[in-house]
Amino acid sequence: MSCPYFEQSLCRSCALLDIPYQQQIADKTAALQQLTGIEASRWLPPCISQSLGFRNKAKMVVLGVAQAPVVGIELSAEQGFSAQPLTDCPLYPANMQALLGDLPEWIRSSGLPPYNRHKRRGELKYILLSHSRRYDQFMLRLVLGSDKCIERIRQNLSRLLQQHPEIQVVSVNIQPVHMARLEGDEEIFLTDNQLLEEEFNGIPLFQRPKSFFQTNPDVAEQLYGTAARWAQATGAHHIWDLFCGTGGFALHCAPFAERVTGIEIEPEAIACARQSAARMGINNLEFDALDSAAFSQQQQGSAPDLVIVNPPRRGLGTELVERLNQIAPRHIIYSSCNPETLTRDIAGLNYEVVQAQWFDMFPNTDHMEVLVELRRTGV
Ligand SMILES: C[S@@+](CC[C@H](N)C(=O)[O-])C[C@H]1O[C@@H](n2cnc3c(N)ncnc32)[C@H](O)[C@@H]1O
Repeated sequence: MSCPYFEQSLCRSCALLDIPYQQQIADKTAALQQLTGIEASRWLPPCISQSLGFRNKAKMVVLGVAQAPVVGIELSAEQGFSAQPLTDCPLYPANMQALLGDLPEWIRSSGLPPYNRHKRRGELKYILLSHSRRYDQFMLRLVLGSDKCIERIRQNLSRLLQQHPEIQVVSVNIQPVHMARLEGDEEIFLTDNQLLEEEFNGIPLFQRPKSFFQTNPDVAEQLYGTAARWAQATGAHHIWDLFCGTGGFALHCAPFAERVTGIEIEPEAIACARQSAARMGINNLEFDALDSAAFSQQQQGSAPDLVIVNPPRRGLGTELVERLNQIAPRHIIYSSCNPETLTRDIAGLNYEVVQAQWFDMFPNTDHMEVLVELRRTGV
């Protein structure tokens, strides 16, 4: 363990940081096996991570005053709501820390006033920074309370881009609502490039501001690779990837399947997935921006022989579980970031567990990503 912020109780986001990494893995494995009730013999060894320096996405609050901005977190009321710099948080690789570390001075010299939630004054609320491990490039997003400072940001941007030419995409997000969710609906690009390119297992992947993207690239690469190997071993020809995001699972299956359909509710993510398919020059893939349950209800005839699902924490829900039982693909591969909803959904499916593995996507926390292959009962 080597995080001065944790040691001094200034940041406790990595709640398990004082537990040795191998012990974290053992504890999480035991808890997961108990919660899911999946037989011990079905589990493959967990896929472990680097315990620090693994994260490709930073969300930081901008605090302090215009003459001395701070990029980090706001401490609790007991700690006087003081502004804690966190640009050298050890969860991020060194080059991400270096870029984050240069932002407070750029914010100051550009005259961008940090938003003060107590006084409801100021403009710059958050910094959202995404890193592409493959190309060592960045997407920088500035969340603002209004569009007042956009011109000032435009005028000062070239200075930042000269200092950090690895920043490929810059946008501002307007979140006018006080104390609401992190981001607003309006996104304004300040660079011509709107896509950050990544590559996992030789497959090109893209992200845009509003697309979900896995935050631990080394582990995500193994998750997609494992799911693709399991999928290929089922012999499936026709595959659905529901909740496909930017298409990670679908794109990994396209080389061996005849036909793959990816469904995702966020149009920006679908735009990224289509960009990947175009880059790969493959035409057995189709991506549509739809609700997964609505899509599955509309489909008549030609049923898939494998459905891959990767829902948000709330899981599949009763309607989709019922619909999957009706469509009855021979196999389902379920990737879940919430073992509780995974367990509930599996209980409702007329399927049995073939194999399972968990991936330490979120080290030093009790979160995990679980991959389960299911086969229709009686097959
Ligand atoms: C855990 S992410 C997985 C994304 C993707 N499979 C990946 O590996 O990056 C869940 C995704 O489900 C999408 N989503 C949420 N509700 C949805 C719905 N009702 N129908 C389709 N997609 C949905 C989210 O936008 C998000 O991209």
